[in-house]
Amino acid sequence: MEFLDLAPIAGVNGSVALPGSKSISNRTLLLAALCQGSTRVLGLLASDDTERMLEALTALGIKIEQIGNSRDFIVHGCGGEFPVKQADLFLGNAGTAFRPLTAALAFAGGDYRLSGVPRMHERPIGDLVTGLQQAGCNIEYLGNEGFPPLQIRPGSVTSNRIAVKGNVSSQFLTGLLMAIPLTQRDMTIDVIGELISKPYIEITLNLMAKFGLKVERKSWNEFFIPGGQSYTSPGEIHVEGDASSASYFLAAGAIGGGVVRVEGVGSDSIQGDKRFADTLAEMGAVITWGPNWIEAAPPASGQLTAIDVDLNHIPDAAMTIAIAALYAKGTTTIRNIESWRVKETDRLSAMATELRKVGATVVEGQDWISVTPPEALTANAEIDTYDDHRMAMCFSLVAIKGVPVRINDPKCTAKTFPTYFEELARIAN
Ligand SMILES: O=C(O)C1=C[C@@H](OP(=O)(O)O)[C@@H](O)[C@H](O)C1
Ligand SMILES: C=C(OP(=O)(O)O)C(=O)O
Repeated sequence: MEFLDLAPIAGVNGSVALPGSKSISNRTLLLAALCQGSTRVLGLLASDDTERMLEALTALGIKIEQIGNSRDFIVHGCGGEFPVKQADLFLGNAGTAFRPLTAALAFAGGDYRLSGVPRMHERPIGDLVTGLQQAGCNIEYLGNEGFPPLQIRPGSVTSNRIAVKGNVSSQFLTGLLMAIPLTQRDMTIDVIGELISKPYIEITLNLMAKFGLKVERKSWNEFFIPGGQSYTSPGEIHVEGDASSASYFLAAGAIGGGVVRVEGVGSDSIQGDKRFADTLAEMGAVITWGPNWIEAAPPASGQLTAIDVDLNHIPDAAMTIAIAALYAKGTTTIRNIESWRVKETDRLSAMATELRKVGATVVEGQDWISVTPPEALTANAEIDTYDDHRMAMCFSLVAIKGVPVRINDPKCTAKTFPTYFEELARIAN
């Protein structure tokens, strides 16, 4: 097993130009592929998840040109009809590729097989598939019922209503919203139960609007998409920096004794994870906002304060709060995060196990975790990362304030942030 030994970081200072947002990159690629006309996508994230989406769209017959060696691309849209009607797509562990493509291909009138890494085959998709099947789509499970891999065949949509459960992943609703215009029908989506991770739906609606699509959100449980609409190219889309990736550097600023600025995400961002900065501020960090940047510095008192907080709206950046808790006075409790159990790994269990290795007292519930820091963090803990990029990035922060730590399989950050450790080194001193 490869590992990375992080030497103690005495302090942090400086500025990080964030890589593009994963959520915006993969949505934009799909919408640009489906629309009429060509779209210049600027600042696309370079990562495993975006590579899987690029490969899949290319296999579906979409022409995508990279401009030189830049992260700017021209996507030639297919006007709502994928040219290739038969394909076998490998989507890795990219939820933002797997769920939306399942919905789009269910309406595409072709034969498609969708698979991923073994963990993707343990991540639920049943609520989305059931919704699509009830609407007339033809989808079969090739392994365990409720999970990928999937076989999609031509179906015929006969209904004007589609129901989807909202409490396991918001990506099911995102997939439906983006795909339904392909049916050309008036469609109401009923979201059954509480919808989690709501800000990701706002990203979806925002980007659909940029591609000319009208959606009426009647409530978080009912959406209406008028029929007869098609996506039109906005000409150019600039991908913002990734707000979840920003969380590690902002946390570093809040605990590390200097000022850290992230560039690419600020008060103008459409990403819900920008609100991570508000949570850090509640813990006492000094946060300064610009339209396109955020800065974090430690509290005037020198120490963060524990909080008891519902972080359902920022499930990814919430992991970074569990690490910030190591530097806070008191017990921090993070609530309403059951979705952690069905992501890259069971993040509640993984987080609890690894936090204990650095000396924290941790209590884990079905949908919450509480973290009480030790007097002093344990040096030289060997952190397992469970093929979860966020576990690796989170635990790198243990090195701040002088505690050496070993990160096993550091390259797993490639899912969303292949150059993470280089960027961390640039602000460390
Ligand atoms: O739609 C998106 O871009 C995402 C939604 C969230 O998933 P859930 O809705 O499953 O919580 C988040 O965890 C994921 O990293 C990205
Ligand atoms: C949950 C995540 O990814 P995915 O898009 O695969 O759901 C994540 O990036 O933390």
